[in-house]
Amino acid sequence: MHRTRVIGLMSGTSVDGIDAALVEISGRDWDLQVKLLAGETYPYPPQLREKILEIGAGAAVSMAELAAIDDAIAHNFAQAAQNIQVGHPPASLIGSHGQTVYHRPRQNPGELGYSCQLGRGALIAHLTGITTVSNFRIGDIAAHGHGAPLVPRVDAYLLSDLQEDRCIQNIGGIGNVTYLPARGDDWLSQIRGWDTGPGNSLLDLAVKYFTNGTKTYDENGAWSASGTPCQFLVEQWLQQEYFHLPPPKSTGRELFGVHYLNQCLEDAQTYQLNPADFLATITELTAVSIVHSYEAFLPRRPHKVILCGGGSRNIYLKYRLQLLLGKVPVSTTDEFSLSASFKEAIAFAVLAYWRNLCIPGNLPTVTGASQEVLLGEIHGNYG
Ligand SMILES: Nc1ncnc2c1ncn2[C@@H]1O[C@H](COP(=O)(O)OP(=O)(O)OP(=O)(O)O)[C@@H](O)[C@H]1O
Ligand SMILES: CC(=O)N[C@H]1[C@@H]2OC[C@@H](O2)[C@@H](O)[C@@H]1O[C@H](C)C(=O)O
Repeated sequence: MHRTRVIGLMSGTSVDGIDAALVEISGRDWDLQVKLLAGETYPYPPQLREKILEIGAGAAVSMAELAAIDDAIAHNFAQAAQNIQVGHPPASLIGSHGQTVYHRPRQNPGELGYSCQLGRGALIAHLTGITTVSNFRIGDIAAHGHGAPLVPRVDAYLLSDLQEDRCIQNIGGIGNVTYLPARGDDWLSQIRGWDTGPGNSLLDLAVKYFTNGTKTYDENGAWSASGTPCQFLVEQWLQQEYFHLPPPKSTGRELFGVHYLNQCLEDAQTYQLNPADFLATITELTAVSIVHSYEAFLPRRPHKVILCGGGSRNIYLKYRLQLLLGKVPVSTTDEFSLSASFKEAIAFAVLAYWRNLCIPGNLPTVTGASQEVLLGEIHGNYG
């Protein structure tokens, strides 16, 4: 069987670094097979990371500065692509998600949303000499979709089951779920997916705040685990309009970012929480918002919840999720032969591979698009 070596590159809303996955892909849909040859996270240079976070939080930049940042990101992505191939035969294709710096989902079905990913594919192709597919979200947005989440169609072919209904829950900066009913008739149209709300974005910001920037996340959730969640606050925060919106829906740091955290810190003053209690409460918001959204928007409880993304390594968050889900077992995609840390990067490799084969990448029932479309712009290498 013909196998294509593809590199998937992804930096998500946590802005923690570039996830690179070198994969071998074969097949099209039911026969789709993906083998991870190498996976690595390459941290951004700290100054570039701060700049990205500033822009994402609404800082003003000139067009000249924006162009320079766009290219700096592309340089880092290209370097990640070069590094991940060392010791392996070269790849023939790159799928680069880029770095999201702004996401404004459509408010009404008649409008077009806006989503901006920096790290232009043309420069990645030029620097690596490898054809690069980038700007994946624009095609779905043009078809009146949210442009996110896009991973569900890949989840469908790699993680669905004949008997079980499964939720694949990514916990990155933002959380997003893919609901995969057991495979049957008209199955693709029954898949659902949406952004559940904050993943680690608020927790990371809170850790940064309490440590004066010396730490960027709560490793294994150890600090949060030493506190007690304040359920009154969680109840209060759950009133937020986003949690009650029916899918299709998507969100980003524009909502669950610095301003949101500042409001949470202000609300917490009433309860005089110490840092550990505050972190436990923020973690609880992530866990409860995920489980509430299943209860509100899924046709039935899944048989399994399978985690991926950096948050799947937060032991305390996983424990709280398991507690809330009761008998529904919580595991990670690692246990299903798909790396929990690199699943998103792998997914963008698959989306690039599909683009090359003219196979649509979006799921209209997830993004709200009017139709299936080809995702991504192809940038050749012109020497
Ligand atoms: N060992 C760990 N313990 C606790 N949290 C962790 C651990 N490792 C990673 N994380 C969390 O995962 C985050 C990174 O996750 P990931 O790379 O999946 O996010 P992302 O891809 O940037 O976001 P998104 O999926 O929203 O685009 C870190 O910012 C951190 O909060
Ligand atoms: C605009 C944007 O970058 N959205 C990301 C983000 O990170 C998680 C969640 O919000 C998800 O909808 C999406 O990413 C994944 C990779 C997706 O498109 O499936």
